[in-house]
Amino acid sequence: MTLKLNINNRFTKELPADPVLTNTRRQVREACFSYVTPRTPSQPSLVHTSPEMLEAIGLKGNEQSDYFLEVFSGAKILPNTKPYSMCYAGHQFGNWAGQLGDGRAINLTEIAHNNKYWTLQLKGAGETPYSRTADGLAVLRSSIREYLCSEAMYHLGVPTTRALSLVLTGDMVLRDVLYDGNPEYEKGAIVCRLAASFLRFGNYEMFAAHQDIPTLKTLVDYTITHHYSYLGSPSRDVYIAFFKEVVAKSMDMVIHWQRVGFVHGVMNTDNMSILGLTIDYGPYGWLEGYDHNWTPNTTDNAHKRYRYGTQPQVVLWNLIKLANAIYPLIESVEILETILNAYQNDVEIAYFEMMKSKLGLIENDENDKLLIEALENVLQLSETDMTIFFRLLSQFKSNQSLEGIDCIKEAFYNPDEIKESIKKEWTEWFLKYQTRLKKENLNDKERANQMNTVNPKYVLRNYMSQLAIDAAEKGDYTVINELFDLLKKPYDEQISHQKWFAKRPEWARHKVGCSMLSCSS
Ligand SMILES: Nc1ncnc2c1ncn2[C@@H]1O[C@H](COP(=O)(O)OP(=O)(O)OP(=O)(O)O)[C@@H](O)[C@H]1O
Ligand SMILES: [Mg+2]
Repeated sequence: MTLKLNINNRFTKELPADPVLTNTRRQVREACFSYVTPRTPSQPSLVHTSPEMLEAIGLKGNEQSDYFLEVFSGAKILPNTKPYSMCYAGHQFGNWAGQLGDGRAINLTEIAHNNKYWTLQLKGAGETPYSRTADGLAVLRSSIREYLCSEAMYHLGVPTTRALSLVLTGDMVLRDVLYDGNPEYEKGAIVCRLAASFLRFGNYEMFAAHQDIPTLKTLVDYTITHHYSYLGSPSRDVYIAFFKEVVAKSMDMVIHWQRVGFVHGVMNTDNMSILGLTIDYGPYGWLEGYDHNWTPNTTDNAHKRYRYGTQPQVVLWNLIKLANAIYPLIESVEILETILNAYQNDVEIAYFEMMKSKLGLIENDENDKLLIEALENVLQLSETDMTIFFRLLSQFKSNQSLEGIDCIKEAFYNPDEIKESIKKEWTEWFLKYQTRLKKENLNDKERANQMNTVNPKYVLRNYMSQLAIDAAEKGDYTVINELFDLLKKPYDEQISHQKWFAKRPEWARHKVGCSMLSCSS
């Protein structure tokens, strides 16, 4: 038995390898990766596979075979491949953290299919030279969250790494979920992720930190040649264009996050993809009540560095670190600063345009900025569900005599407690919105249709993942199946799934995994 994959290992062929072959923790120099063999799982079993991703790499129909399970649980290595972990560094929570690297990610191989390249990467497949003090493993709970969310994000139109498969290893993994000294054994699992590349800002920072300019150049040239070839052959001008492209892609990604209410939770530079993909679904969360200050990550609770409202600014902070890293190839502070300054302005415009689209506004009006700011303000006066609010807003009739607040009141978590002063603010806002809509050319129905392509009806609310996890822990994968299918069409009405178009239930308000997530995964 074999899997028909069109192997093409560009990364390992063209970039320098760590000459040490033993699987021991170490500092690695002048190399982009280390060869490493996945750990043998004791009793692997398949939980789920993504039909689209099977199709994307030409493996449709193979997913039930033993060999498929063996390969994607790390038990067997594909012929003509040599798995490896990547070497990267990074800034974590604002501080330089030195070498990090794939401590629990192992790339199986790169393949080409239908004119696309994919790197196949196992997350949770055992120790690597970069595991530092940790075990190289991942638990079922965090793997379900990564698996479901990467596919859900893709279908929402957000650039992201993808997921092919989710397997149980049959091994138990010790985790202290709350970091309170009460560790427990949990089921171990592995997600196979796919992306054209898993390179992160931290890969470039690594060589800059070591002042290893030749390897930095080799890596940047490689990135341009294979992932930004449309910019031309590497040269100083192309390095500048490359940086501009990374800035544009990162901005596009974060504006999508703001649009759908996704909070990444741990936007360290080692979690920033050089391709502008959402990467590392760890302590992420979805806004329920619209709140610029919300972060799902309990580890970040004190400073809320990675809260919803600051994500676009954190991307800029991370881009500054990338600029520093590739500076030796460009040697002009001025050029890099000009690009970074432009981001400030461009991200504001992009955010504004995105918010306009959420309101169904196509024409221009000088007061649009004020209208949006006023909405952001009133949305935060009482707990108001972001997804439900924007979806219901599309039902607002521009000539309606009813109070606008009636059309969105289902979005309030405590409708009976909306004070008169808040009601008044809503009434004022809706009057302005109604007046503004008169400037639009679309009728109510057309506007609703347009808004419903921008404002999803279904997102992977934190408690939904938790329900899938609770069932899966008992061996019941039906909720995973259901959510996976639901989230393939997040903008469709899907009346039969209406129960998921609902506010977070009260029981989930303070439950671990639903409102609070730690990095323990
Ligand atoms: N259980 C673990 N064993 C070994 N290394 C780990 C483990 N968990 C995290 N790390 C490493 O710690 C660093 C920061 O972890 P972070 O939580 O950002 O990443 P991650 O969730 O492991 O993976 P990724 O970014 O690949 O999705 C990375 O170098 C990561 O590989
Ligand atoms: Mg990470």
